[in-house]
Amino acid sequence: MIEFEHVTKVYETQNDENVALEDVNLQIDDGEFVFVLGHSGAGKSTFLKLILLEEKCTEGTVIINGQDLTRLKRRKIPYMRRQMGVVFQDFRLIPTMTAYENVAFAMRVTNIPTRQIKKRVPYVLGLVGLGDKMDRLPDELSGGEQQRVALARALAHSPKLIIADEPTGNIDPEMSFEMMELLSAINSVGITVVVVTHEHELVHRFNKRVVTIDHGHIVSDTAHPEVAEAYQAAGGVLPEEFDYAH
Ligand SMILES: Nc1ncnc2c1ncn2[C@@H]1O[C@H](COP(=O)(O)OP(=O)(O)OP(=O)(O)O)[C@@H](O)[C@H]1O
Repeated sequence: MIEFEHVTKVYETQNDENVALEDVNLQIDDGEFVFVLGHSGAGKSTFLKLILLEEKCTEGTVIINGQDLTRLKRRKIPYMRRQMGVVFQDFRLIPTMTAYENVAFAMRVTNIPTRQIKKRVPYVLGLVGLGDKMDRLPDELSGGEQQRVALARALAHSPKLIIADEPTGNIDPEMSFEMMELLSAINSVGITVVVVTHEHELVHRFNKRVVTIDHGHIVSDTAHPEVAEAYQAAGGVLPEEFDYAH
């Protein structure tokens, strides 16, 4: 479970302070599929960075699986991170390694026995439909296929949570739809999925929970994509008849 309690994140720069998130309260239960929607600069990446322990909040608490991240001992950070699988916007594949090696490498650095790696890598690459392209280098794969390698790598450690940051940024709409179907299938076996995006179109095609962030605030949190759409139609200002989450 992911819990944000009165979370504020302020970035201090040389000349000013940027309030990226302000008094955010949110709960994502185990097994949920959640879209986090918002315009550029709304605070989506900051939200993910707090979950991934890449940033610390300025105020409030972030709790993952009962563990308060603000009190987490430094040496426990790698252990926490291993419980989460991340698909980055730019995939972050190693260009000189094949699909197989990219996934195997991520497992090797966490000291997983070779025997287990040899079994697991073909399995996860098969899950994402790349069983026959394991020996290709990233630039011998399409954008959507590279993204699936990134997803296979994220799945390699059997995480309870998959986080996808703007997974549709670098691929065409049909590919992004397929990626969402794949994430949906992964979610259906009980893995929590959080997808950050600014693509209203995509969100509309999947009937999932949508948390909309604007200027560092959660402005809507709903199971119905229509509300998020109304938000967009209103030019980013939620009509009064809609409930504000917090
Ligand atoms: N390291 C940083 N230092 C200072 N300000 C930052 C930093 N990172 C983000 N910000 C600011 O915090 C706010 C939220 O940024 P964030 O990256 O979370 O938005 P986003 O919704 O992910 O945007 P995008 O869709 O463009 O990636 C923005 O005003 C941004 O300029």
